[in-house]
Amino acid sequence: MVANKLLTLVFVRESTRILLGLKKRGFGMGRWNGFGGKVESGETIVQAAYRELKEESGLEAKNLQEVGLLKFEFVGDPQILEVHVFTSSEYEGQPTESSEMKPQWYDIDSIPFDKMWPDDKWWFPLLLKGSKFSGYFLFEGHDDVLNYTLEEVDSL
Ligand SMILES: Cc1cc(-c2ccco2)c2oc(N)nc2c1
Repeated sequence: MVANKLLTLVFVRESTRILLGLKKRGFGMGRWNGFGGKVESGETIVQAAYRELKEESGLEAKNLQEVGLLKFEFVGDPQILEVHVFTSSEYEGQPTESSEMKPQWYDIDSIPFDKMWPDDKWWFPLLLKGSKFSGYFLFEGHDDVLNYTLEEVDSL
């Protein structure tokens, strides 16, 4: 039983728009997503969330709030990805393209789900309305979700 791989995902939110980044290389390349990555040894999940947002977008969040817990399993791979999802509404800096991500603001009414991970269409509406959520998604490859569970929760 391999320990879950811990990852962070941060979405910076304004009243009518949300900051997404186009992944330029590696895992999830070509898809718009929040900013995040691996939790390194010696840092907490929250510290990793702040660090990855700064590294990938240039923004310094001032008020990360954990809003979601997502677990992703791939058929044939024992390593489960445990993604801690955060939002921020207060930040310093300007969105800046990095080697990993090209940032772009999207109106919350026109989220590019067809160019995002396929699970997003299920939990994004919960994130946008300010709910806390917990979900599990079984992937076959990177494009097909075989089954999932998703629930709104009072606390994570
Ligand atoms: C399988 C999977 C992984 C991630 C991920 C990688 C790094 C942080 O999250 C996702 O992100 C989203 N939105 N769906 C995702 C599915």
